[in-house]
Amino acid sequence: MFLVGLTGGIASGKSTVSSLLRELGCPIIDADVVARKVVEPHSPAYCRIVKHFGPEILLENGEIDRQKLGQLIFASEDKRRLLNSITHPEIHKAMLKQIVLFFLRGYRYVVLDVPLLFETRRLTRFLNHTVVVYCDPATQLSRLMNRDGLTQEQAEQRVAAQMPLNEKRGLASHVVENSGSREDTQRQVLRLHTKLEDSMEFLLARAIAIATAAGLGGLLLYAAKLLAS
Ligand SMILES: CC(C)(COP(=O)(O)OP(=O)(O)OC[C@H]1O[C@@H](n2cnc3c(N)ncnc32)[C@H](O)[C@@H]1O)[C@@H](O)C(=O)NCCC(=O)NCCS
Ligand SMILES: Nc1ncnc2c1ncn2[C@@H]1O[C@H](COP(=O)(O)OP(=O)(O)OP(=O)(O)O)[C@@H](O)[C@H]1O
Repeated sequence: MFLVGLTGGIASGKSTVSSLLRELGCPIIDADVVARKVVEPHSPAYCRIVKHFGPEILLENGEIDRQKLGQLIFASEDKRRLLNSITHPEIHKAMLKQIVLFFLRGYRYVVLDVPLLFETRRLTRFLNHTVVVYCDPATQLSRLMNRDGLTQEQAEQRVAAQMPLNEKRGLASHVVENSGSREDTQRQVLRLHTKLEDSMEFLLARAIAIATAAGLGGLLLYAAKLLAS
């Protein structure tokens, strides 16, 4: 199995692209969804967030007030680092479990939709392809303001909390240009999907897995013979 990293900037269109890929049958692991799951009430990350940010970060029903936490962490780099240090190890662990499940189900590849892929760098060495969903800065800002009901200042603050999108574009092996129409993006996603489907990298990964298993099997057999003699 091989891994494909899908990333971009805030509101650049990652979810739009990953939904299109999912409709085409691609297995997707969405880090934003995982990030919500790992902070559910009474999980280890939840308890640490309440410890460090105080009970005032909770809604009446005991869940984390995501809007309030967002306002705090996008306004302060220290608070953002603190939240990342609590959540990221849990997010990566949960994603790894999902990758293993897809592997066991026989998938040839999995797409990891991770907004902070290049910022954290933890996953990049395991990826065979990286896809950046790009849109120009003015479009990104206006889509972000419209979708989340933010002022220009708030939206700029959120964009500034991530690596510049232009820089991410330079690090990618594939770029989806999403400044234009949805139809234009859909056409690019279809081409990307064909490339992934035609890729033979899973064969190499499978050969390495078989060789490793065979090597281990041989080693175990040799050890058993030694013990028996
Ligand atoms: C700050 C939180 C509470 C805001 O929650 P909310 O539901 O409003 O937004 P959501 O989770 O859908 O995130 C929206 C987008 O914000 C951006 N974003 C989220 N967290 C961060 C961060 N720590 N640094 C920079 N950008 C971020 C991403 O582009 C993401 O796609 C939440 O995003 C969070 O817990 N973030 C920390 C975990 C994290 O890093 N998640 C990103 C996936 S690795
Ligand atoms: N090509 C497009 N034309 C018009 N609107 C678009 C296009 N692509 C995305 N949008 C809209 O822009 C907004 C941001 O897109 P989307 O939610 O896919 O971004 P994202 O990168 O997943 O965001 P986040 O980082 O916050 O998770 C959404 O409201 C979406 O409907």
